[in-house]
Amino acid sequence: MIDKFPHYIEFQHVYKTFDHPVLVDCNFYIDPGETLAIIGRSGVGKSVSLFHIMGFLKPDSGRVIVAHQDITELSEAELRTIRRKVTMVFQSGALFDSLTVGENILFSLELRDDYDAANKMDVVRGLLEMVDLAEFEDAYPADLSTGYRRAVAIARALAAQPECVLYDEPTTMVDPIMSDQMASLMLRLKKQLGLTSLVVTHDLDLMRRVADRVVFLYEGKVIYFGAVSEMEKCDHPHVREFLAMDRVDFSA
Ligand SMILES: Nc1ncnc2c1ncn2[C@@H]1O[C@H](COP(=O)(O)OP(=O)(O)OP(=O)(O)O)[C@@H](O)[C@H]1O
Repeated sequence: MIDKFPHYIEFQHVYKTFDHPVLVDCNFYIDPGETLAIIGRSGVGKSVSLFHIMGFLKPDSGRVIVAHQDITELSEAELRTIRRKVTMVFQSGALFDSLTVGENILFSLELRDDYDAANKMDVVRGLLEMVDLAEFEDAYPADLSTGYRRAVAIARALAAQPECVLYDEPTTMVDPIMSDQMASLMLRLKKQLGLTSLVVTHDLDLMRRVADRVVFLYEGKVIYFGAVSEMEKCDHPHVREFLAMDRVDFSA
């Protein structure tokens, strides 16, 4: 499969229309161990792209490659295998409010029969240490800031030992210090675990710190795909406008 599809994730001429065209001939890829940022204004199809990667949506035409496999025609059962390799961290964190931080992570280990109960708690503590939240094992999600809840969600996602993590706007609604910590965490996970990652973001600082390559979506089309460093040379007016802003809030 790797020979056939050398990129870890790839969009090949992907089209998707709802009541209007959302993705139009989209082409981009992520290599193993690399971080790709998807950027663009609200409503350009960033989440729709993520949902294609997770197999929740299928393209009208084109191919979607994930984990070196063409997932375009896969069944739900086959997609479950892909979703064990590629996991998504939602902006909300999607944690269970009635469970502690430790229990939230333990929950995602419950189905694993290769650990006994004591081992599972060691794994939970190891994951919390990895995201620098060891002291919050017994806290409830409601006691934590938005940024810390997202870090717990990342720890929970890592419990499945994924190859790839999709981050949905990880620094939205957090303060600059937490944004900085989030960027450090993403870089650390990439380095220590060799994770491939994709981040949907409006945050130029985060993009510059963590991304190797960028996809810029505009009116459903990819108007820039390339290295972050090369983006400075792109003369497309919408890319220039984006780069001219220090911290962009496209969500309004
Ligand atoms: N299931 C659906 N049915 C109909 N239209 C949809 C569906 N999902 C998304 N859309 C439309 O597709 C377009 C792109 O939506 P998407 O959520 O991907 O935007 P986005 O770039 O992630 O925006 P934001 O930055 O606000 O999250 C929007 O016009 C949205 O209304």
